[in-house]
Amino acid sequence: MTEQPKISIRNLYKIFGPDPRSMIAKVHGGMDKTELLGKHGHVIGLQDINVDIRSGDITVIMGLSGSGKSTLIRHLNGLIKPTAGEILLDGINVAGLTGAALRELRRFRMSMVFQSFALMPHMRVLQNVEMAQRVRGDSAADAHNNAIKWLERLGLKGFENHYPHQLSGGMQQRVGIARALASNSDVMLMDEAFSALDPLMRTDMQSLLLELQEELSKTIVFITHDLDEALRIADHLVILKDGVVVQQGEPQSIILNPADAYIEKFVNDINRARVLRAESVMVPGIIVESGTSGQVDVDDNLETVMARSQGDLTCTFVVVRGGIPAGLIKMQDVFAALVPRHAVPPAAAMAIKEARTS
Ligand SMILES: Nc1ncnc2c1ncn2[C@@H]1O[C@H](COP(=O)(O)OP(=O)(O)OP(=O)(O)O)[C@@H](O)[C@H]1O
Repeated sequence: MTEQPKISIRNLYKIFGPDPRSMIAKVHGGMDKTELLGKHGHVIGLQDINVDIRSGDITVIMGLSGSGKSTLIRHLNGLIKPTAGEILLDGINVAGLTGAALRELRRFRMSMVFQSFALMPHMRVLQNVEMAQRVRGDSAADAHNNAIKWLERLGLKGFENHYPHQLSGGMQQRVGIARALASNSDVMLMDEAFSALDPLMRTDMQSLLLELQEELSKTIVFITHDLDEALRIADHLVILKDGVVVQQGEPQSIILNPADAYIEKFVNDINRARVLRAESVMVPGIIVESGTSGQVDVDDNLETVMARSQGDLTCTFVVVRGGIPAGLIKMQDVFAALVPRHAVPPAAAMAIKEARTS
């Protein structure tokens, strides 16, 4: 039996304007965003979104400005109601919650980390992190001990009595993450959480998040407009354009099999050698120990595999997971994977295809 998703978004539509429900039929009939706005003065925010968010995964929602990322995340914690469709959290429709049930959802089940950090400026770091627990009525001692634990884990020991403005942006966001983790919510929503940080700090924060996730296996929904960030942290990547999911799946498979020209263009500029892993390119399960050039790990990127080959295009490596053979990788497949699909001239594509099948 497959595990039920933590959050299931089903046929979700959000249309902004005076009479959104009456617009659904027009959108079903094929009217696009521009036409609906021009003819009827309504804006399509989201259109027929279907996404399953698995427990313990980092699900990244990525898209350019105006693609609908904020609108989508706000549906998850009930900040806005759908025009049609549902958001099921452990099988309960979030859109149907009101009053105390909605407050409980926001206090206990969903925490949020914001781009702007959203720390209370007049409160010390410790009080900021204790806040969620105090609001929901936990004892002062419990809230204190828990906040101290998370501040230590986030490398902020010694800064408990500082005010937010006395900390760097990266440190302030670590307080934001400590606050979210201290609330012990089921789901952590991160809205462009690292976008305000300088590039080095941003990479450090991504590493920290991945490290924490190894330990905690939280259900995280992470919004970003940055593809490199999305590819680095996502278990499941959802790409939005004009309120529609253009493609979703495991990031490496999206790079290797872009659904359309839009996604191809999107993934064109990434450093494929650094992003793609041996596991994504290997032929799984076929293990011939003799005649291979050694071993690489499933998580090694193609850059590492190329370095191991020392330029010898005839090399074949056994790909191992935890020391156990999982597949084979040929250098010709490595090179084929480095070339974006549309960038391959037809003759070269044919040559690669023939080489792969020979
Ligand atoms: N309250 C609103 N009224 C009318 N249109 C809205 C409203 N909120 C969002 N929209 C429209 O819905 C679409 C999606 O907007 P949204 O803010 O969700 O995009 P986004 O991907 O989060 O963009 P950004 O990265 O710039 O925040 C846009 O066309 C936007 O103009």
